[in-house]
Amino acid sequence: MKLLFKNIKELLQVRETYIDFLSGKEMNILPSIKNAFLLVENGVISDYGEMKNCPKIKVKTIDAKGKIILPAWCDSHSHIVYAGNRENEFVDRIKGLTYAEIAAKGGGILNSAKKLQETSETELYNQSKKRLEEVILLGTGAIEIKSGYGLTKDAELKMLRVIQKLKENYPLEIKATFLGAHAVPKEYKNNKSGFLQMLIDEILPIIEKENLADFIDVFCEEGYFSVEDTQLILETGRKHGLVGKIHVNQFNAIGGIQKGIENNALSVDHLEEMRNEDILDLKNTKTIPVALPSCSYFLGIPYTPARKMIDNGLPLALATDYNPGSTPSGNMNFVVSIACIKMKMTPEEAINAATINGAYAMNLQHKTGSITKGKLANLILTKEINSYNFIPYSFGNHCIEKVFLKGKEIKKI
Ligand SMILES: N=CN[C@@H](CCC(=O)O)C(=O)O
Ligand SMILES: [Zn+2]
Repeated sequence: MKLLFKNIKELLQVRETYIDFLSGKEMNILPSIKNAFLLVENGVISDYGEMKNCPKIKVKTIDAKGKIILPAWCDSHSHIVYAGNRENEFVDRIKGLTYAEIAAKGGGILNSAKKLQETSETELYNQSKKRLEEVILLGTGAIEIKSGYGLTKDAELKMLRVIQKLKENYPLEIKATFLGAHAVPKEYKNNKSGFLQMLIDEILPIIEKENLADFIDVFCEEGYFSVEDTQLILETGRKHGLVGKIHVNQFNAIGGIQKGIENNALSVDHLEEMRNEDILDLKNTKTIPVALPSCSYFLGIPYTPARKMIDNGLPLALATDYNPGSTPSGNMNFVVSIACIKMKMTPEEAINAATINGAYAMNLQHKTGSITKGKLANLILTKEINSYNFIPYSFGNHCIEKVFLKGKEIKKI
Protein backbone atom coordinates (compact mmCIF):
# COMPACT_ATOMS: atom_id res chain seq x y z
CA MET A 1 0.00 0.00 0.00
CA LYS A 2 1.48 3.31 -1.11
CA LEU A 3 0.33 6.83 -0.35
CA LEU A 4 1.88 9.95 -1.87
CA PHE A 5 1.55 13.46 -0.48
CA LYS A 6 2.47 16.08 -3.03
CA ASN A 7 2.83 19.89 -3.18
CA ILE A 8 3.33 20.04 0.59
CA LYS A 9 3.84 23.70 1.47
CA GLU A 10 6.38 22.68 4.10
CA LEU A 11 7.43 19.29 5.40
CA LEU A 12 8.59 19.78 9.00
CA GLN A 13 11.00 17.98 11.26
CA VAL A 14 12.91 16.24 8.46
CA ARG A 15 15.84 14.30 9.87
CA GLU A 16 17.95 12.24 7.52
CA THR A 17 19.52 10.22 10.30
CA TYR A 18 18.18 8.74 13.49
CA ILE A 19 18.80 10.92 16.51
CA ASP A 20 18.02 10.47 20.19
CA PHE A 21 17.05 13.95 21.37
CA LEU A 22 17.86 17.61 20.91
CA SER A 23 19.38 19.83 23.59
CA GLY A 24 20.09 23.52 24.11
CA LYS A 25 20.59 25.51 20.91
CA GLU A 26 19.85 22.49 18.69
CA MET A 27 16.27 22.71 19.89
CA ASN A 28 15.81 25.95 18.01
CA ILE A 29 16.49 24.27 14.67
CA LEU A 30 13.56 22.65 12.91
CA PRO A 31 14.75 21.29 9.56
CA SER A 32 12.17 21.37 6.79
CA ILE A 33 11.65 21.07 3.05
CA LYS A 34 9.45 23.58 1.25
CA ASN A 35 7.29 22.47 -1.70
CA ALA A 36 7.84 18.83 -0.83
CA PHE A 37 6.54 15.34 -1.45
CA LEU A 38 6.31 12.47 1.02
CA LEU A 39 5.88 8.83 0.09
CA VAL A 40 4.49 6.25 2.50
CA GLU A 41 4.75 2.50 1.89
CA ASN A 42 3.12 -0.08 4.13
CA GLY A 43 2.65 2.41 6.94
CA VAL A 44 6.24 3.61 6.92
CA ILE A 45 7.92 6.73 5.49
CA SER A 46 9.81 5.50 2.44
CA ASP A 47 10.85 8.68 0.66
CA TYR A 48 10.57 12.46 0.72
CA GLY A 49 12.16 15.44 -0.96
CA GLU A 50 11.54 18.48 -3.10
CA MET A 51 8.63 18.35 -5.55
CA LYS A 52 11.03 18.45 -8.48
CA ASN A 53 12.15 14.96 -7.45
CA CYS A 54 8.66 13.61 -6.80
CA PRO A 55 8.34 10.08 -8.21
CA LYS A 56 5.95 9.80 -11.15
CA ILE A 57 3.93 6.86 -9.93
CA LYS A 58 0.25 6.01 -10.03
CA VAL A 59 -0.67 5.59 -6.37
CA LYS A 60 -3.22 7.09 -4.04
CA THR A 61 -2.21 10.76 -3.88
CA ILE A 62 -3.12 13.63 -1.57
CA ASP A 63 -2.56 17.17 -2.76
CA ALA A 64 -1.28 19.13 0.25
CA LYS A 65 -1.07 22.51 -1.47
CA GLY A 66 -0.93 25.32 1.10
CA LYS A 67 -0.70 22.79 3.95
CA ILE A 68 2.06 21.68 6.28
CA ILE A 69 2.93 18.12 7.28
CA LEU A 70 4.69 17.30 10.53
CA PRO A 71 5.14 14.17 12.64
CA ALA A 72 2.23 13.36 14.93
CA TRP A 73 2.66 14.54 18.53
CA CYS A 74 4.49 12.30 21.00
CA ASP A 75 2.84 12.64 24.43
CA SER A 76 5.24 11.04 26.90
CA HIS A 77 3.25 11.61 30.11
CA SER A 78 -0.44 10.83 30.58
CA HIS A 79 -2.86 9.21 32.98
CA ILE A 80 -5.77 8.80 30.56
CA VAL A 81 -6.97 5.56 32.12
CA TYR A 82 -9.14 6.79 34.98
CA ALA A 83 -12.69 6.53 36.25
CA GLY A 84 -15.03 9.48 36.60
CA ASN A 85 -13.95 13.07 36.90
CA ARG A 86 -13.13 15.54 39.67
CA GLU A 87 -14.90 18.70 38.61
CA ASN A 88 -16.10 19.23 42.20
CA GLU A 89 -12.49 19.67 43.30
CA PHE A 90 -12.04 22.11 40.45
CA VAL A 91 -14.82 24.23 41.94
CA ASP A 92 -13.26 23.87 45.42
CA ARG A 93 -10.01 25.24 44.03
CA ILE A 94 -11.81 28.17 42.43
CA LYS A 95 -13.20 28.90 45.89
CA GLY A 96 -9.71 28.99 47.35
CA LEU A 97 -8.65 25.51 48.45
CA THR A 98 -5.20 24.39 47.32
CA TYR A 99 -4.35 21.08 45.62
CA ALA A 100 -2.70 19.95 48.87
CA GLU A 101 -5.71 20.95 51.00
CA ILE A 102 -8.07 19.03 48.71
CA ALA A 103 -5.83 15.96 48.91
CA ALA A 104 -5.66 16.26 52.71
CA LYS A 105 -9.45 16.08 53.00
CA GLY A 106 -9.69 12.84 51.01
CA GLY A 107 -9.89 14.33 47.53
CA GLY A 108 -7.15 14.15 44.94
CA ILE A 109 -5.54 10.90 43.88
CA LEU A 110 -7.32 8.89 46.63
CA ASN A 111 -10.68 10.13 45.37
CA SER A 112 -9.87 8.88 41.84
CA ALA A 113 -8.56 5.60 43.29
CA LYS A 114 -11.83 4.96 45.12
CA LYS A 115 -13.82 5.52 41.93
CA LEU A 116 -11.51 3.33 39.90
CA GLN A 117 -11.62 0.47 42.41
CA GLU A 118 -15.42 0.49 42.12
CA THR A 119 -15.38 0.54 38.31
CA SER A 120 -15.31 -2.67 36.26
CA GLU A 121 -12.51 -3.31 33.79
CA THR A 122 -14.93 -3.06 30.86
CA GLU A 123 -16.36 0.24 32.06
CA LEU A 124 -12.85 1.60 32.69
CA TYR A 125 -11.84 0.59 29.18
CA ASN A 126 -14.92 2.27 27.71
CA GLN A 127 -14.28 5.52 29.57
CA SER A 128 -10.58 5.53 28.69
CA LYS A 129 -10.95 4.72 25.01
CA LYS A 130 -13.06 7.84 24.52
CA ARG A 131 -10.19 9.96 25.78
CA LEU A 132 -7.73 8.06 23.63
CA GLU A 133 -9.85 8.58 20.51
CA GLU A 134 -10.16 12.27 21.35
CA VAL A 135 -6.38 12.76 21.58
CA ILE A 136 -5.69 10.79 18.40
CA LEU A 137 -7.92 13.21 16.51
CA LEU A 138 -5.93 16.04 18.11
CA GLY A 139 -2.80 14.68 16.45
CA THR A 140 -1.27 12.40 19.06
CA GLY A 141 0.48 9.44 17.45
CA ALA A 142 2.34 8.03 20.46
CA ILE A 143 1.38 8.17 24.10
CA GLU A 144 2.59 6.93 27.46
CA ILE A 145 -0.16 5.91 29.91
CA LYS A 146 0.36 5.40 33.64
CA SER A 147 -1.36 3.29 36.25
CA GLY A 148 -1.50 4.84 39.73
CA TYR A 149 -5.22 5.38 40.32
CA GLY A 150 -5.70 1.80 41.53
CA LEU A 151 -3.44 1.61 44.59
CA THR A 152 -4.52 -1.98 45.32
CA LYS A 153 -3.16 -5.06 43.62
CA ASP A 154 -6.38 -5.73 41.72
CA ALA A 155 -7.03 -2.15 40.71
CA GLU A 156 -3.47 -1.45 39.56
CA LEU A 157 -3.48 -4.62 37.45
CA LYS A 158 -6.91 -3.66 36.11
CA MET A 159 -5.49 -0.34 34.92
CA LEU A 160 -2.48 -1.99 33.30
CA ARG A 161 -4.72 -4.53 31.54
CA VAL A 162 -6.87 -1.72 30.20
CA ILE A 163 -3.73 -0.03 28.84
CA GLN A 164 -2.70 -3.34 27.26
CA LYS A 165 -6.11 -3.66 25.61
CA LEU A 166 -5.90 -0.09 24.28
CA LYS A 167 -2.50 -1.01 22.86
CA GLU A 168 -4.01 -3.97 21.03
CA ASN A 169 -6.99 -2.08 19.65
CA TYR A 170 -5.62 1.30 18.52
CA PRO A 171 -3.10 2.20 15.84
CA LEU A 172 -1.00 4.63 17.87
CA GLU A 173 2.13 3.69 19.83
CA ILE A 174 1.35 3.16 23.51
CA LYS A 175 3.83 2.67 26.36
CA ALA A 176 2.64 1.57 29.79
CA THR A 177 4.01 2.80 33.10
CA PHE A 178 3.47 1.27 36.53
CA LEU A 179 2.87 4.15 38.96
CA GLY A 180 1.81 2.18 42.03
CA ALA A 181 3.73 4.68 44.21
CA HIS A 182 1.41 7.55 43.30
CA ALA A 183 -0.14 8.09 46.76
CA VAL A 184 -0.36 6.16 50.02
CA PRO A 185 -3.87 4.69 50.34
CA LYS A 186 -5.87 5.12 53.55
CA GLU A 187 -5.42 1.47 54.57
CA TYR A 188 -1.67 2.08 54.73
CA LYS A 189 -1.88 5.60 56.19
CA ASN A 190 0.67 4.87 58.92
CA ASN A 191 2.47 2.13 57.06
CA LYS A 192 3.97 3.56 53.88
CA SER A 193 6.74 0.99 53.86
CA GLY A 194 4.12 -1.79 54.03
CA PHE A 195 2.44 -0.28 50.98
CA LEU A 196 5.73 -0.12 49.07
CA GLN A 197 6.45 -3.71 50.03
CA MET A 198 3.02 -4.74 48.73
CA LEU A 199 3.77 -3.07 45.38
CA ILE A 200 7.11 -4.86 45.25
CA ASP A 201 6.09 -8.31 46.46
CA GLU A 202 2.62 -8.66 45.04
CA ILE A 203 2.34 -6.52 41.92
CA LEU A 204 5.77 -6.23 40.29
CA PRO A 205 6.25 -9.98 39.74
CA ILE A 206 2.89 -10.18 37.92
CA ILE A 207 3.71 -7.12 35.82
CA GLU A 208 6.94 -8.77 34.76
CA LYS A 209 5.36 -12.16 34.10
CA GLU A 210 2.52 -10.72 32.00
CA ASN A 211 4.64 -7.99 30.42
CA LEU A 212 2.20 -5.32 31.56
CA ALA A 213 4.54 -2.31 31.72
CA ASP A 214 7.55 -0.72 30.09
CA PHE A 215 8.38 1.86 32.76
CA ILE A 216 8.08 2.41 36.49
CA ASP A 217 7.22 5.78 38.03
CA VAL A 218 6.96 7.30 41.51
CA PHE A 219 5.55 10.60 42.82
CA CYS A 220 8.62 11.95 44.64
CA GLU A 221 7.13 14.78 46.68
CA GLU A 222 6.62 15.92 50.25
CA GLY A 223 3.60 14.11 51.67
CA TYR A 224 3.84 11.39 49.00
CA PHE A 225 7.11 9.46 48.50
CA SER A 226 10.58 10.42 49.70
CA VAL A 227 13.89 10.32 47.86
CA GLU A 228 14.66 7.04 49.65
CA ASP A 229 11.32 5.57 48.56
CA THR A 230 12.14 6.71 45.04
CA GLN A 231 15.45 4.85 45.18
CA LEU A 232 13.69 1.68 46.32
CA ILE A 233 11.05 1.88 43.58
CA LEU A 234 13.50 2.63 40.75
CA GLU A 235 15.96 -0.02 41.88
CA THR A 236 13.32 -2.73 42.30
CA GLY A 237 11.61 -1.77 39.06
CA ARG A 238 14.90 -2.22 37.25
CA LYS A 239 15.21 -5.76 38.62
CA HIS A 240 11.86 -6.48 36.97
CA GLY A 241 12.98 -4.99 33.65
CA LEU A 242 11.27 -1.60 34.05
CA VAL A 243 12.99 1.67 33.14
CA GLY A 244 12.48 4.57 35.57
CA LYS A 245 10.56 7.81 35.19
CA ILE A 246 9.73 10.19 38.05
CA HIS A 247 7.08 12.74 38.98
CA VAL A 248 9.41 15.20 40.64
CA ASN A 249 9.87 18.85 41.65
CA GLN A 250 6.18 19.58 41.14
CA PHE A 251 5.72 21.46 44.42
CA ASN A 252 9.06 21.01 46.21
CA ALA A 253 12.63 20.31 45.14
CA ILE A 254 13.83 17.57 47.48
CA GLY A 255 16.61 15.87 45.54
CA GLY A 256 14.54 13.47 43.44
CA ILE A 257 16.12 14.61 40.19
CA GLN A 258 19.54 13.50 41.39
CA LYS A 259 18.04 10.13 42.40
CA GLY A 260 16.58 9.79 38.92
CA ILE A 261 19.90 10.54 37.25
CA GLU A 262 21.75 8.10 39.52
CA ASN A 263 19.27 5.40 38.54
CA ASN A 264 19.43 6.20 34.80
CA ALA A 265 15.80 7.30 34.74
CA LEU A 266 14.62 7.88 31.19
CA SER A 267 12.82 11.07 32.19
CA VAL A 268 12.13 13.41 35.09
CA ASP A 269 8.72 15.02 34.76
CA HIS A 270 6.91 18.15 36.07
CA LEU A 271 9.87 20.31 37.22
CA GLU A 272 7.85 23.36 38.16
CA GLU A 273 10.30 24.02 41.02
CA MET A 274 13.88 23.89 39.76
CA ARG A 275 17.00 24.78 41.74
CA ASN A 276 20.21 25.74 39.94
CA GLU A 277 21.81 22.45 41.00
CA ASP A 278 18.90 20.51 39.46
CA ILE A 279 19.58 22.13 36.10
CA LEU A 280 23.34 21.63 36.33
CA ASP A 281 23.07 18.00 37.39
CA LEU A 282 20.85 17.14 34.41
CA LYS A 283 23.48 18.37 31.96
CA ASN A 284 25.14 15.71 29.81
CA THR A 285 22.94 12.92 31.12
CA LYS A 286 20.58 10.64 29.22
CA THR A 287 17.69 11.61 31.52
CA ILE A 288 15.36 13.95 29.67
CA PRO A 289 13.40 16.65 31.51
CA VAL A 290 9.68 16.73 30.66
CA ALA A 291 7.53 19.84 31.19
CA LEU A 292 3.75 19.65 31.60
CA PRO A 293 2.54 23.22 31.05
CA SER A 294 -1.19 22.35 30.95
CA CYS A 295 -0.83 21.25 34.58
CA SER A 296 0.72 24.60 35.55
CA TYR A 297 -2.08 26.35 33.67
CA PHE A 298 -4.85 24.37 35.35
CA LEU A 299 -3.44 24.44 38.90
CA GLY A 300 -2.05 27.97 38.67
CA ILE A 301 1.39 26.80 39.76
CA PRO A 302 4.72 27.96 38.26
CA TYR A 303 5.69 26.85 34.76
CA THR A 304 8.80 24.75 34.29
CA PRO A 305 11.64 27.25 33.65
CA ALA A 306 12.11 26.06 30.08
CA ARG A 307 14.04 29.11 28.92
CA LYS A 308 16.62 28.77 31.67
CA MET A 309 16.93 25.04 31.13
CA ILE A 310 17.35 25.21 27.36
CA ASP A 311 19.71 28.19 27.62
CA ASN A 312 21.81 26.06 29.94
CA GLY A 313 22.07 23.39 27.27
CA LEU A 314 19.42 20.95 28.49
CA PRO A 315 16.98 19.00 26.32
CA LEU A 316 13.27 19.35 27.08
CA ALA A 317 10.21 17.34 26.11
CA LEU A 318 6.61 18.55 26.37
CA ALA A 319 3.68 16.34 27.38
CA THR A 320 0.07 16.73 28.51
CA ASP A 321 -0.20 14.95 31.91
CA TYR A 322 -3.87 14.27 30.97
CA ASN A 323 -5.49 13.24 34.29
CA PRO A 324 -8.66 13.98 36.28
CA GLY A 325 -7.02 16.08 39.00
CA SER A 326 -4.35 18.41 37.72
CA THR A 327 -4.84 18.37 33.93
CA PRO A 328 -8.17 17.28 32.46
CA SER A 329 -6.92 17.88 28.92
CA GLY A 330 -4.89 15.82 26.49
CA ASN A 331 -4.50 18.43 23.82
CA MET A 332 -0.88 18.56 22.65
CA ASN A 333 -1.70 21.53 20.38
CA PHE A 334 -2.57 23.52 23.50
CA VAL A 335 0.59 22.29 25.24
CA VAL A 336 2.71 23.53 22.33
CA SER A 337 0.89 26.90 22.40
CA ILE A 338 1.29 27.59 26.09
CA ALA A 339 4.89 26.38 26.02
CA CYS A 340 5.49 29.27 23.62
CA ILE A 341 3.21 31.78 25.33
CA LYS A 342 4.02 31.08 28.97
CA MET A 343 7.42 29.42 28.89
CA LYS A 344 8.82 31.57 26.07
CA MET A 345 9.86 28.60 23.99
CA THR A 346 10.15 29.35 20.28
CA PRO A 347 7.79 27.46 17.95
CA GLU A 348 10.81 25.46 16.75
CA GLU A 349 11.75 24.47 20.31
CA ALA A 350 8.19 23.60 21.23
CA ILE A 351 7.63 21.45 18.12
CA ASN A 352 10.93 19.64 18.69
CA ALA A 353 9.98 19.11 22.34
CA ALA A 354 6.58 17.68 21.39
CA THR A 355 7.87 15.35 18.66
CA ILE A 356 11.40 13.93 18.67
CA ASN A 357 12.16 14.72 22.33
CA GLY A 358 8.79 13.33 23.39
CA ALA A 359 9.55 10.17 21.42
CA TYR A 360 12.85 9.80 23.29
CA ALA A 361 11.04 10.16 26.62
CA MET A 362 9.12 6.99 25.65
CA ASN A 363 12.07 5.16 24.10
CA LEU A 364 10.36 5.49 20.72
CA GLN A 365 12.85 7.80 19.01
CA HIS A 366 13.76 5.15 16.43
CA LYS A 367 10.15 4.62 15.46
CA THR A 368 8.51 8.04 15.45
CA GLY A 369 8.93 11.76 16.21
CA SER A 370 10.51 12.86 12.93
CA ILE A 371 10.17 12.58 9.18
CA THR A 372 12.86 9.97 8.62
CA LYS A 373 12.93 7.07 6.18
CA GLY A 374 11.89 3.88 7.94
CA LYS A 375 9.91 5.60 10.69
CA LEU A 376 6.17 5.15 11.11
CA ALA A 377 4.05 7.39 8.90
CA ASN A 378 2.36 9.04 11.89
CA LEU A 379 1.56 12.42 10.47
CA ILE A 380 -0.39 15.62 10.99
CA LEU A 381 -1.66 17.34 7.85
CA THR A 382 -2.61 20.90 8.70
CA LYS A 383 -5.30 23.05 7.17
CA GLU A 384 -4.05 25.77 4.83
CA ILE A 385 -1.86 28.00 7.01
CA ASN A 386 0.76 30.64 6.32
CA SER A 387 3.57 29.24 8.41
CA TYR A 388 4.22 26.76 11.18
CA ASN A 389 4.21 29.65 13.65
CA PHE A 390 0.44 29.54 13.27
CA ILE A 391 0.36 26.19 15.11
CA PRO A 392 1.21 27.66 18.56
CA TYR A 393 -0.26 31.05 17.68
CA SER A 394 -3.80 29.72 17.25
CA PHE A 395 -4.04 28.72 20.91
CA GLY A 396 -7.17 27.00 22.17
CA ASN A 397 -7.79 25.88 18.64
CA HIS A 398 -5.94 23.59 16.32
CA CYS A 399 -5.08 23.69 12.66
CA ILE A 400 -5.22 19.96 11.98
CA GLU A 401 -7.07 18.85 8.85
CA LYS A 402 -6.20 15.16 8.98
CA VAL A 403 -4.24 12.73 11.10
CA PHE A 404 -2.52 9.65 9.64
CA LEU A 405 -1.30 6.77 11.77
CA LYS A 406 0.87 4.14 10.10
CA GLY A 407 -0.09 5.78 6.83
CA LYS A 408 -3.85 5.39 7.36
CA GLU A 409 -6.11 8.38 7.65
CA ILE A 410 -7.94 8.47 10.97
CA LYS A 411 -11.55 9.21 10.30
CA LYS A 412 -13.81 10.04 13.23
CA ILE A 413 -13.36 6.91 15.37
N1 LIG B 1 1.31 14.83 40.56
C1 LIG B 1 0.94 13.69 40.56
N2 LIG B 1 0.07 13.07 39.76
C2 LIG B 1 -0.74 13.71 38.76
C3 LIG B 1 -1.98 14.31 39.31
C4 LIG B 1 -2.75 13.40 40.09
C5 LIG B 1 -4.14 13.84 40.45
O1 LIG B 1 -4.33 14.95 40.97
O2 LIG B 1 -5.03 13.03 40.19
C6 LIG B 1 0.08 14.72 37.97
O3 LIG B 1 1.04 14.31 37.36
O4 LIG B 1 -0.22 15.92 37.95
ZN1 LIG C 1 1.49 12.92 35.93
